Amino acid sequence: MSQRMNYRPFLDAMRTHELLADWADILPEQIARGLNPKRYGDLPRWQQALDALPALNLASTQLDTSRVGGDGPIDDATRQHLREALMGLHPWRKGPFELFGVHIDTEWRSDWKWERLHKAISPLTGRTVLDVGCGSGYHCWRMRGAGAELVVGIDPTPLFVVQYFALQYYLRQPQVGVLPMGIEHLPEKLEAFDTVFSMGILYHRRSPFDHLFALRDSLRSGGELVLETLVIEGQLGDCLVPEGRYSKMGNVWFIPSPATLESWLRKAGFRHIRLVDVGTTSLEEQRRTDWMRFHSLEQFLDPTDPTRTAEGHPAPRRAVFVAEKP
Ligand SMILES: Nc1ncnc2c1ncn2[C@@H]1O[C@H](C[S@+](CC[C@H]([NH3+])C(=O)[O-])CC(=O)[O-])[C@@H](O)[C@H]1O
Repeated sequence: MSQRMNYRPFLDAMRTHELLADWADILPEQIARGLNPKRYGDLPRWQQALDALPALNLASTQLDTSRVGGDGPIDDATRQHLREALMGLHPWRKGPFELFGVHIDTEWRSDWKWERLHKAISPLTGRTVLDVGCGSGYHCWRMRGAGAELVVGIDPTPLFVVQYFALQYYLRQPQVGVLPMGIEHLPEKLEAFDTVFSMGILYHRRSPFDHLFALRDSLRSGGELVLETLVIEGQLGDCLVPEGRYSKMGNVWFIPSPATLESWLRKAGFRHIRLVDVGTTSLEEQRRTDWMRFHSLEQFLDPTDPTRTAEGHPAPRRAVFVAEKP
């Protein structure tokens, strides 16, 4: 494995947290399983791209602005070299990032999601945070930028983990880690986190209540859940379960109305439940760019009616809920 994929500083940071120390002990084995080149054939190529990143030092680092990254002295040839190495990690979905003047213009404007929610949640200062399905870790860096003491991101897609290490190679934040695993591999009943984020995940889960219970069990008593997911317009009880694909995605299961989701949260044992944002995803927020050259939202919608998906369902609409574990 690339020496640039070094989890040691992050595991050391985790060990200083009493409730996470036992997990840190079993993590090396979980990480090896999540980054097994026999299972993920493209890993060696991505690691080569990571190893090709030029050794440079950031003079300034930004974790609390839209384009996460930093700047420092660099000549044009090195900047081009950096751009090409980062392009070796295509497709870049969540961002944007900017390193030494190279703007990674990702498929998603994930900064817009952060804008919609960050003022509505408890301040992250000093908090221990879990971000489930964090992708390359864009929001993890923003959480650290907002003052979180430790940010544990989990995502089972190895490319996103390698992208995280590309950023980490320059940002050097031992308190931010992206672990190659899904929520189903979290130790049970950790009850360790002050804030848990589940954004863009619930609709991918076949069993929404098991997901909500897993989130609840990872929170300490009094901790906060930030849940962002696809919703439909409708009344209490309404829920879309698309039989085939939804917006060309094959793994979409439950899309409730906000009122239905609120009742699910109550049934799962949360209290002080607040809907803090709801809105339709725009073609400016999710689109094809040089850094994500595959199809994107525009191709997933009905070309004659952008209020419908290609399959005829309501176009993607997302809600953010904040709730407390008693
Ligand atoms: N079992 C699993 N456990 C955890 N993560 C998973 C699992 N299965 C897939 N994922 C990961 O969940 C992420 C979902 S994207 C949301 C990103 C970010 N949160 C965002 O809000 O911008 C939304 C979307 O693309 O539909 C991907 O990175 C998957 O690899």
